[in-house]
Amino acid sequence: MASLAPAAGAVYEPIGGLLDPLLVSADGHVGTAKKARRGAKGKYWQAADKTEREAAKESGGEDGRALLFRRYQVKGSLLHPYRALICIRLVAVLLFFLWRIKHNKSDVMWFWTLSIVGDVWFGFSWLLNQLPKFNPVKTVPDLVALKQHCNLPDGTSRLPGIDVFVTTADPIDEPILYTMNCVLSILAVDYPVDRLSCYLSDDIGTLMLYEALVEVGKFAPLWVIFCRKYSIEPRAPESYFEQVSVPQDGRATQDFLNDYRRVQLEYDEFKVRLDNLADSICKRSDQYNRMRDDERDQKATWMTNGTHWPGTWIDPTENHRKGHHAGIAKVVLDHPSRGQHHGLGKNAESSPGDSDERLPMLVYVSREKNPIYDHNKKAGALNAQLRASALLSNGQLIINFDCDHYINNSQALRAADCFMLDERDGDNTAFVQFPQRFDNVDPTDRYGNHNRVFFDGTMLALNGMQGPSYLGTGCMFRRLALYGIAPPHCRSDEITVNASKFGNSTFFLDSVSKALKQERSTRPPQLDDKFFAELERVVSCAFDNGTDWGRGVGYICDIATEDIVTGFRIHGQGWCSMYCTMEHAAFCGTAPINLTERLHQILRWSGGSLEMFFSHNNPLISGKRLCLIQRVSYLNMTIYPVTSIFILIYTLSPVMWLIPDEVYIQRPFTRYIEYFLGVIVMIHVIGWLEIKWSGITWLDYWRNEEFFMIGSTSAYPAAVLHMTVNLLTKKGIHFRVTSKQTTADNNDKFADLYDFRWVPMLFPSLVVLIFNAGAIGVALGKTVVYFGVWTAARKKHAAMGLLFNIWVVFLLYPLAQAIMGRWAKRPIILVVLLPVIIVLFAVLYVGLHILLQGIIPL
Ligand SMILES: O=c1ccn([C@@H]2O[C@H](COP(=O)(O)OP(=O)(O)O[C@H]3O[C@H](CO)[C@@H](O)[C@H](O)[C@H]3O)[C@@H](O)[C@H]2O)c(=O)[nH]1
Ligand SMILES: [Mn+2]
Repeated sequence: MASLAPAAGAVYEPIGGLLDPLLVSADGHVGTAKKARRGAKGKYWQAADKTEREAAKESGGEDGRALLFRRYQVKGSLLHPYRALICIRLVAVLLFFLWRIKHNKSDVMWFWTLSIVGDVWFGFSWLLNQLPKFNPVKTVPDLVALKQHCNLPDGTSRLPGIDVFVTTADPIDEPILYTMNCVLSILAVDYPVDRLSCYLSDDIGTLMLYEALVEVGKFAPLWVIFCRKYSIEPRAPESYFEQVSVPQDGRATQDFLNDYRRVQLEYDEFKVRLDNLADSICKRSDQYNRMRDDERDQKATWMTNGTHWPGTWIDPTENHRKGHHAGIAKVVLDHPSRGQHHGLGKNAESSPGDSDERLPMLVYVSREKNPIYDHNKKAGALNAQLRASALLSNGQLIINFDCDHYINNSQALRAADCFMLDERDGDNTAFVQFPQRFDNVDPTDRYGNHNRVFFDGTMLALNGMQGPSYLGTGCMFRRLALYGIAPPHCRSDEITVNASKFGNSTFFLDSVSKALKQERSTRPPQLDDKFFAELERVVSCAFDNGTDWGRGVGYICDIATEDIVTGFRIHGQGWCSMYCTMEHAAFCGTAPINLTERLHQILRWSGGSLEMFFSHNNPLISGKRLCLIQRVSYLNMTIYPVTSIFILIYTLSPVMWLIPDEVYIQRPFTRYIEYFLGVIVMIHVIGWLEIKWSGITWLDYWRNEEFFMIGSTSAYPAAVLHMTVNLLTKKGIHFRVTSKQTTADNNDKFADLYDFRWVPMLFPSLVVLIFNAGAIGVALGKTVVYFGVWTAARKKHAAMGLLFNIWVVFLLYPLAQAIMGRWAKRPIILVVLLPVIIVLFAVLYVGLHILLQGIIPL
């Protein structure tokens, strides 16, 4: 949803338009006003905080803190059957095991034993996955209450300071335009400018990014004031202009039309300047180098001010190349309290009225790189930002974004505050995670990128326990929690702030002490040489050597999925977390819609999970203050890839179809299949109830199933293999930045979807697809050959066995689509092709049967 300018004459209420409908009703029942639009979303939820609210009302005096969010629980009419079904299935699975062990009869005993192990594992992992979903809770911020609570009579506000981090690591794979849109959306967010600072971490150290940021600094005043003046949504210009075209006459005021055209024009010019950056830097550097030719024959890269760029150079040399360059910290937009003067107002006919023209502080950080140090990828970059920001703004709260995400709802930061400042558990809340939403995904979401089952199901479930896990982006932290300090309810009085823990910088240690006292200096530090020297020191390679950084302090390093482990460390200290759902998505990002790219992503996640299991952050042994169910959930998050090994074995077993005699892994077979089907169907009935409370669609659910099967025959077993090799050879998983670069095809937004790149991990998937399609074919062939010979019982058994193969082929359908590449644009081809292949297998079988009759029994 993008908001247009207010229609002429309309009364505009800035927050009202974005209010989550769930907040609106005062009676405690989930909103009624917009029920129709929301459909089933709110139908199954009811307020779960009535008593808390009443108590708060009674005791709430002048200084009583407000309840700033609402809590909802699934209605009994859905929750009770849901819970009952989980219990029933648990019993059914246990009975099934007992039955199988009692009837230990099979034609292939080793396979029987294996399948028993597999079934026990399936049952166990199902339980790990299901238990944490026993009590889903939805928590919705109350922005109106926050406003009442934080807006002081003198016009100031007591909102906490927020430092926003953006990480980028590759200007090619992560297009600069996206990153700059992310930064612009942050600068334009609705938050007091003197309490907001934005830090961009550039892990390559390229001048291009710094100069792009300078361009942002020039364009931002216009954009931000335009956003504030007309309450524009979303506040990332690229998405805004894509979603909202010039309003037709009569629907907007002339003022707005003028401003819109002007900002759009300026934005286009801004984009051109970004595109030209590489060229202009090149030309400038050539010029300078020519002038200094006699000095050295080095090809330096020059900044506009005529000095060498300390980061990487276009012609890389020692100390100026990727992975080896100095640390850089540059303030692009200074703190607003020191005065900034820009604005639409200056030369424009339209004046921005009385809206604040100032912008938040904007800082460029590129940590030092040196090949002799391990840089710990994203976690290392975030830790450097954490320290640099401590010196510069020391915001009490921190939120980080991947460079391909942007703020989609300008109220989002305030929404997170609602949880941090709430009277109930606010002080013990370490972080507020938002769901991840993506706006580049193909309409049918072929590879389950939206991942709704996870974001709208699993996370709401955890929200009813200790809280959702940290998911890497769109998550607001309490600075103290990141520093490894325990929550107030179990904090000891004496907290030592020493160099051995936090590193040797008096500036930084001071900032920690201040943070502990919740001191907030409104005056920014003096930006002199001494200060900058210190700033560069805290982003140097050696700074965290011998300290607790990356382990007990900051984001956890040494692992491919820093997010889950960092959340785990914090939960383990007794902190809780909150999940913030907003009707109008808080943040938006891009997801890899190319299968290969997507598989690399889940390979990294699943590999990181296994790494976590084999580290000292194993959920079975560490995390002293984790609540039991939360521990179960973390255990599930670390070992789920193992399930794929059994799935792979099962899905490869159609090889049995080639064996001439009747072969059954379990006898009596009919009863076995009945049991088997029973427990499988129950999973999906439970899934159906989950669909209801989580408000997702059947398509979301199905895509999730499909992608789990694809992952289980490719990336997950690859991760298990990788981990096994790791354990033997002690080598970590490589963090390969997910490519956000789309195949440059302007006519087709989803061109990437059809770009099939072969990778070895797809091999088992392909084999499984062929085996199962083949099995169906062979079965058809056998039916033709043996129709008159087979007994009715045997026919029934064959049909039952086939169900499984058909199911597998259905689940792997997106894989077949991927292999088809561009041909998949016409789905009809595949719908015809697949049966044709199956019939070919059948014909082949019959042919071979006739040919080899009497030689080999088929
Ligand atoms: O050395 C590095 C590598 C990566 N990044 C940044 O890390 C972010 C995430 O990388 P990306 O390749 O986009 O990973 P995704 O697979 O899209 O990320 C998901 O998974 C990661 C964990 O594996 C989480 O950290 C992310 O937040 C989550 O969105 C990006 O901003 C990168 O610029 C760095 O800053 N330095
Ligand atoms: Mn990403």
